[in-house]
Formats: sequence, C-alpha cells, structure tokens
Amino acid sequence: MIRVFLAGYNGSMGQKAIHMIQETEDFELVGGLAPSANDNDKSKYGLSDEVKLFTNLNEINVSADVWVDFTVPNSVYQNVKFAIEHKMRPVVGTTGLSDDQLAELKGLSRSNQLGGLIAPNFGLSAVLLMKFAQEAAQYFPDVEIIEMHHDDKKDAPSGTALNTAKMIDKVRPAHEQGADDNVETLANVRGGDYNGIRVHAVRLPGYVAHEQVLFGGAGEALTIRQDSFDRGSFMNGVKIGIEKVMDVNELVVGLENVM
Ligand SMILES: NC(=O)C1=CN([C@@H]2O[C@H](COP(=O)(O)OP(=O)(O)OC[C@H]3O[C@@H](n4cnc5c(N)ncnc54)[C@H](OP(=O)(O)O)[C@@H]3O)[C@@H](O)[C@H]2O)C=CC1
Ligand SMILES: O=C(O)C1=N[C@H](C(=O)O)C[C@H](O)C1
Repeated sequence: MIRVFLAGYNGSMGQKAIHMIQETEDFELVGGLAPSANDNDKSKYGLSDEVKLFTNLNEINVSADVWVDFTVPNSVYQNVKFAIEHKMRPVVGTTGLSDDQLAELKGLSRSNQLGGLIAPNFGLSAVLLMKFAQEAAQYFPDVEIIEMHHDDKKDAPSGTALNTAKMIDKVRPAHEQGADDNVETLANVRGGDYNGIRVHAVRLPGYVAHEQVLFGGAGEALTIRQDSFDRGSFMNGVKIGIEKVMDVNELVVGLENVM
C-alpha cells in the first residue's frame, strides 16, 4: 500500500487526483492540504473520516510515502521542502519553481536520500510533444512556442512551454533568429523570450491545456501540437509517478525519466 498526502486536494487537479487515488487499489489517501480546508470537505469530496485535512504546513501531523502537489506557484517550493524534510517523496505537478529553487530541492533530496518527481506535464501527449520538439529542433533551429490554457491559470508561461523551450535550447544549434531591427508597435507583441525562443501564452475560457511548437525552414514548416481536453488526461501520469517514485533515489524532472 502506498500512503499518499495530497496538497491542493480541493483544486481542479486535486479533485481529479482524489478520484484516481480512491480508484487505485494500492493507494491510500491519508491527508490533504488547502488553505480553505474544513471538515465539510470530507462529504463534499467523498473522503473517508480517516483522511486528515490541514490548512497549513505547520499543522500537519500525518506521514505518508508520497506527497502529491497540485497547489500554486508561490507555495510549491515550501511544500516540497516540507515533504522532503518529513520523508515524503514529492510528486509535483505544480508549476512555477525557479531554477535556483529546483537546484536547492535537488540538494535537499540528495542529503535526505529521498527520491522525488517534478513533472511539468503528466499528460502523455505533452511528454511526447516535448520529446519530438527536441528532436526536430536539431534540424529546424527557427522555432516559436504557443501555449493555450483556461483563463483561471495563474502562471504564464505554462511550465510545459518553459520546459519545452529549455529542452529545445539544449540541442538547437547556436543561432540568431529573426531580424534584429524589429519594431514593436504594440508592447510585448512578440511574446516572451527564452534564450531567443519566443513563447506566447493564450488564456481563454473553454480551453484546458494545449501547446503548439512551430518550426520554420527554407520553404517549409513543421508544427507539433498537443491538446489536453480534460484534466483526467493527466491522471495516468500522476498514477505512474506515484508508483515509480518509490524506486527513485534522486529528484527527477520529467515524467519521461521515470517511465
Ligand atoms: N504537471 C501537470 O501535468 C499539471 C500541472 N498543473 C498545475 O497544477 C497547479 C494546480 O492547478 P489547478 O488544480 O488547476 O489549480 P486550482 O487553482 O484549481 O487549485 C489550487 C489548489 O491549491 C490550493 N492552494 C492555494 N494556495 C495554497 C497555499 N498557499 N498552500 C497550499 N495550497 C494552496 C488551493 O486551495 P484553496 O482552494 O483552499 O485556496 C487549491 O486546492 C498549477 O500550478 C497548474 O499549473 C495543472 C494541470 C496539470
Ligand atoms: O494550469 C494548468 O492547467 C496546467 N499547468 C501545467 C503547465 O503549466 O504546463 C500543465 C498543463 O499545461 C496544465
């Protein structure tokens, strides 16, 4: 049995995760964290009386094998630090960790000899998109990324888009892209810039999570696109993450690295 603690249990992803954990024979939900947590949530979300709910880290008095995190960018670092220090292996979907924070957490995971997983995206289509985009960038160094999300999303660009840019940046030949005498007549119209890779973030009702990577070449173009139409699409990856993290000895980034 794998005992799971769920941070952000009442959010959009948290509610899907509760369902997945309850449906999985080998998983047991032992606790949840959310600033608005209260005992009425037990009936609201179909939780058993044994599940303990907490409104902040200082209150937590249960232990678990795995800490699943779907919270907010400004709490994820403290949450993961807490989890590692309390011997709970983090499986993190929350976006927004800086490179410095990630490096610190990797060090903490090493010194506590406790593995974990940080996955910018748990959806198989997005994992494959990033892999294919990295391969394509070796041949098509001119590239831009467009991510499209629901209008409740708090951070931009998406963790997936940023990770895609980082993966492309690792392999694409050193390169100046576009004209250097561009004039923007509307501020920021060319999007964000990650080492010369332009990233554009769209927020619209009706959307869930989508990304396109556009490559341009001499007289040709390649577009790679993925769509998550339902948050349920992430749950198979979260389940794999919880299972695999039990055998991992370091803090791994990317679902593909534990599959
Ligand atoms: N890696 C992946 O595959 C995916 C990652 N995500 C990421 O997961 C995160 C959550 O997304 P989503 O479920 O849509 O967001 P929601 O806004 O629906 O949920 C956020 C959750 O975080 C809780 N929360 C808010 N503030 C804090 C805090 N200070 N400490 C602890 N918990 C807090 C909220 O509780 P309360 O309601 O009480 O405020 C709520 O439970 C985002 O970063 C998103 O980008 C999303 C989808 C897939
Ligand atoms: O907030 C979301 O919804 C999502 N967040 C993650 C991200 O920022 O990449 C994963 C997915 O795109 C959905």
